[in-house]
Parts: sequence; structure tokens; C-alpha cells
Amino acid sequence: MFESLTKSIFINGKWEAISEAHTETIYNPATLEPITKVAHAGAKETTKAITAADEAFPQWSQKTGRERSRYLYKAYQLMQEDAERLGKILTMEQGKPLNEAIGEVKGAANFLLWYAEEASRNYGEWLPSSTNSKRLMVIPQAVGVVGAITPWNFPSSMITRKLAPALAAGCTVVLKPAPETPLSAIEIMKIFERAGVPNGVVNLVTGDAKAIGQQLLTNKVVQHITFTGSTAVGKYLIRESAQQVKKLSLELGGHAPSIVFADADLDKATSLVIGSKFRNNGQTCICTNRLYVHQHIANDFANLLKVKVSQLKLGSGLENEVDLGPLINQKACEKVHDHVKDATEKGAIVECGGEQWNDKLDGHYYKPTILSNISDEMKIMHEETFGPVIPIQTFTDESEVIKQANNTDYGLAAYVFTENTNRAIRVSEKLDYGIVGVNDVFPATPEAPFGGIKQSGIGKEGGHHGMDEFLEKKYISIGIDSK
Ligand SMILES: NC(=O)c1ccc[n+]([C@@H]2O[C@H](COP(=O)([O-])OP(=O)(O)OC[C@H]3O[C@@H](n4cnc5c(N)ncnc54)[C@H](O)[C@@H]3O)[C@@H](O)[C@H]2O)c1
Ligand SMILES: O=CCCC(=O)O
Repeated sequence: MFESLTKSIFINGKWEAISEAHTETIYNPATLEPITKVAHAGAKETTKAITAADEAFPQWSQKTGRERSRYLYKAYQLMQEDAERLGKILTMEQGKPLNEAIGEVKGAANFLLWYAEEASRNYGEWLPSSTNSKRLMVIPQAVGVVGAITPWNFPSSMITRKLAPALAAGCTVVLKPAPETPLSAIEIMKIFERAGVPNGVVNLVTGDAKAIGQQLLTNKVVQHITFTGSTAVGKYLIRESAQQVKKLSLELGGHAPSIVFADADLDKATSLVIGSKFRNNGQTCICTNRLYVHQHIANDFANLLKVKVSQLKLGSGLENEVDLGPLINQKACEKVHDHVKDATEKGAIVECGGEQWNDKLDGHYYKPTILSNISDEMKIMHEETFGPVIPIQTFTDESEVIKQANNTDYGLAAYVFTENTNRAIRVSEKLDYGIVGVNDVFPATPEAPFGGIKQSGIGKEGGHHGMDEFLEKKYISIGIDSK
């Protein structure tokens, strides 16, 4: 599928030659086999990419929304048509089961479609003036060159969720994907190339995160940094971008609570909790990290959950009917096990799993795990686990469980399971989270604003809100002769 050396620097519409000496190897996390090598670029290439984006900006931003829309729509079509092949590449580099990977690619394409439609709906405002001698208006204008930095857990959709609204708004982009998963990013650039997107509008640089990041942060041409990744790196970007007061959109870590009330439908709720926790093997920013189950149903719920979890099949994402792939690397397995070990040392009971799985494959596998007898001082109740572990705690009182759910610095997503609509609304309103799913654990969709509060981020992706991130609102005050 790939040459041993894959070109991964796309600047001004051209794939740059790379030297074997400056490469990094991309591994399949399911088998630990090398897939290919890509460029390990740095400051020089990033500066060149920023210059290309800067030079492309005037023409791209002056196109009409309808014109930009045509390129995005073409890219959407190409991505949809190629979803199976792109899904395989995604599974090879990231590990998630093929059906999830193809689903992600189709979801990624849907961001292109949504913003192809939004591109021509970029409205301004006409403000009623307090005097007859003035006319006041607000016009939205593209912010300029955007630096986009993306994570490995959703190597395709996290890119289009940023690039589609940025391009629709009229911005040009330099993309730095995660070092673990550059292959999906390369494929997305090829799609833009085939869609005829003009040279310099989209640029890709793979390699040294710190060096590329530093250029994006210090080059005055870059007006906006859009980032998805950990809260720790997000804080670093806030500090460094302060020097030039750059605009920032940050989609950061999460620590989602799931609250199952006594009136929940047990079969539905257990399946949904599994969907939330084990999608992408727990490596999803909006995954359930804490589970609160009402005391009255706790035993029945835990037993049913255990039965269903024990049926999950672990293996290479390219094998048939696999539910859980490998974790991204050994460090991830160690972090997951550290949370399990810390919890058991503090009294947790391992209901199932609780260890790495090396029976069949060389990859980084961790068994799906349920922990009970959980207490608040355990690490897993405060830190993002990013792996396949569910800690179950019980509760009896609605206001108490809301307090517990809100007792975190994170504020990305929270879930409520109940058949009572009054309770669903009451509790949703009191949860300090950017996203609340009620009997729904897959809230991400192109038409809705996705994003966290507190230390889970700044800004939104998706919906018309997602395009606003890439637009300045210019206020124009016109003095007129009213006679
Ligand atoms: N809120 C969301 O929408 C969302 C979505 C997906 C993932 N995430 C979060 O992402 C994290 C997992 O992803 P990750 O491990 O790739 O995160 P990460 O923060 O380690 O890396 C994210 C990106 O930042 C780059 N990076 C790292 N150091 C940098 C630096 N000094 N300068 C510039 N770039 C730098 C990485 O190379 C990568 O491209 C989790 O915390 C998860 O919750 C959040
Ligand atoms: O980690 C980010 C998840 C986004 C999604 O749910 O599609």
C-alpha cells in the first residue's frame, strides 16, 4: 500500500523530496510492524509552508463562498468514494477496528460536506444605529493563515473538522498531524490536490512537534492556531501564543462521567455505556471515564455489563468482527495499567480484565476491564485514562451525583441515562460540561458545536459555530449626510 519512503511534506501544491536521513518510521500498533517512513521535518519546512499559505491567502479569501464550496464538495465526494481504502490505512496506522475506521472517514467527509454548504452562508450584520447620521455594519472576514495541530486518536476526522471550516471561511492552512498517524493526513492532502484546491491553500508538514509548533507560534503570519490534543500541550500553546496574542481554538482532554439513574432501560444503558467506553478502545476524548450507577440497579447493571464486556473481541482491527484493537503504543498500555494498579491498591475489585493481553499478537493490547468498589481518591476518578477501563461507583441522591460528576477540572462531555424527561433536562442543565448526551453517547456531528469548558478547551468545532472560529467580525461605522 505504501512505498518504504512516503512523501509527507506538501507545500504550495507540491510534494517535497525527503532524504532517508531525516525520516521517522510509522508502525502498525496491532503488529508492531513498520508500515513506511515519512519526513521528520522541522522549522525550515514549516516556514516555507507558512509562506506558501500566506501567498495563497489573498486569492483564496477573495473567492466567493460559493466558489470555495465547490472545492470542498469535490473533496467530500472523493473522500466518500474512497472511504474503504482510507479506512484500511487509518486502521493500519492507528489500530481501531476497520468498521470504526471507515465510519470515521465517512464522518470526516461529512465535515467537508457541511462546510461546503456553510461556505455560502457567511452572513454579516446590519446594526440599527442610535443616530440617523451613521450606518453600522459587521462583516465577517477570514482570520488569515491558520496552523492546525491534530492528534492520533481520530487521524482523519480531527483534520477535516478543522480544515473544512477554515477553508470555507477563506483561510489558508498549515497542518501538522500527530507523528503516530501521518498517513491519513497525507491521504487528505491528496484529496484536496485531486479536488483542484489552489496551490498553497493547504500545506502539510510532518515531523518534530516542538520545532514545527514553535514556528507556527512565533511566525507573525500565522494568525490562528487550532489544536486538538492533551490539556498539557494546550496549556503550553496558550503560554507560547500569548507573545503574539494569537487566536486559539483548543479541543483538549476530557473525563466524562456517565450517570445511570434507577429508571434507565438497563439493556439500552449497558450497551450505550459500552459504546461510549470502548469506541476506539477508550481512546476518545468524550469516552466515559467514570460511571455512576444508582444503588437500586447497581447489581443488575454491573452483572449485565460484565456479560456484555466479556463478549468483546480483542484483536487486529483488520480482522473480522473485532471490537477492540490495540492501544496506540506501549506507553498507553502502561498508563492504563497504572490507573488499574492504583485503584486496586486503594481497594478496587477487578470484575474482569485488569491486565495486558499478549496471547496472540505482538501489539499493545489491554483487556477490557471493569472495576468496582471505587473511591474518589483513586487516580482513575481524576485523570484521563484513555483506555478500556470502566470504574463503577454507586449513588443514591441526584444532587450528590451531579456534584461528584462536576468535581473535575475537565468539562468536555457527560452522559445521562434515564427514561424521565424532566430529570434528563434538569440534570443536563446542571452538568458543567460543553456537551451532554442523554441516552446518546455519540453526540459528535458536523451540524452541532463540539467543544469543552473548564480545562477541556476553548472554542467550538462543528456547526456554524465552528466556522466562526476562523472569522474576524469587522465593525464598519459609516457617517452619512442625512440631509
Ligand atoms: N476535545 C477534543 O475534541 C479532543 C479530540 C481528540 C483528542 N483529544 C485529546 O487528545 C489527547 C490525545 O491525543 P495526543 O496524545 O495526540 O495529544 P498530544 O497533546 O500529545 O498531541 C496532540 C498534537 O500536538 C502535537 N504536539 C505535542 N507537543 C507539541 C508542541 N510542543 N508544540 C506543538 N505541537 C505539539 C503532537 O505532535 C500532536 O500532533 C487526549 O487528551 C484527548 O482527550 C481531544
Ligand atoms: O476524540 C474525539 C472524538 C470525536 C468524536 O466523537 O467523533
